[in-house]
Amino acid sequence: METNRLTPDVNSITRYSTDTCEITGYKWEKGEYFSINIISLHLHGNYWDNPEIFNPDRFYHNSEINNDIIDINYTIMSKNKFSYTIFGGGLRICPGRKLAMIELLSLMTLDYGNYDFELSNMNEDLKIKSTAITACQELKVIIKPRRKYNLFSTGSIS
Ligand code: HEM
Repeated sequence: METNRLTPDVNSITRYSTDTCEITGYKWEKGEYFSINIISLHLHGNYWDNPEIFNPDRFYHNSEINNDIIDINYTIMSKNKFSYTIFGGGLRICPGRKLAMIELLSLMTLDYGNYDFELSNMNEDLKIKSTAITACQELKVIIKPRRKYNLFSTGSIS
């Protein structure tokens, strides 16, 4: 979740006004396009303590998130519930968000629990393309099985 805060896959979402409206004191005509800058929300100093720092613990200390880890868009992890918006919000909120979180949790426990992943070259720039969505074009990694420990024997096994 902290990785998704600092480097969200979706950088901005758009909305279109179907009628005149007022947002934060400004009046808008029908037919305006709005672009919501997710990265700015995720890095806003009003909502996050030390926003530039990678700190996964900021999510651990929130009891609401622990109760309902996959319905993240309805939980408050910062000083404003809408400041964490990886899946959008409102009527058009991502319908795949629960599946996505289950996939991410499965990936972490099954893959990272059994294998160590290392970048093959720590000094190489990441090959990333970023427009409305950020995507990694190529990522070379070295994957090694992790050493397993047998809790019932005195020594370690392979
Ligand atoms: C980490 C993974 C994912 C991220 C970060 C993500 C993010 C988003 C975002 C930001 C939106 C726009 C929401 C808005 O405008 O308020 C969206 C829409 C959507 N997502 Fe996802 N998504 C993910 C995974 C998935 C998966 C796994 C599925 C399907 C199985 C999915 C299906 C959709 C669909 C159909 C929409 C359009 C919804 C609409 O316009 O009504 N997404 N997603």
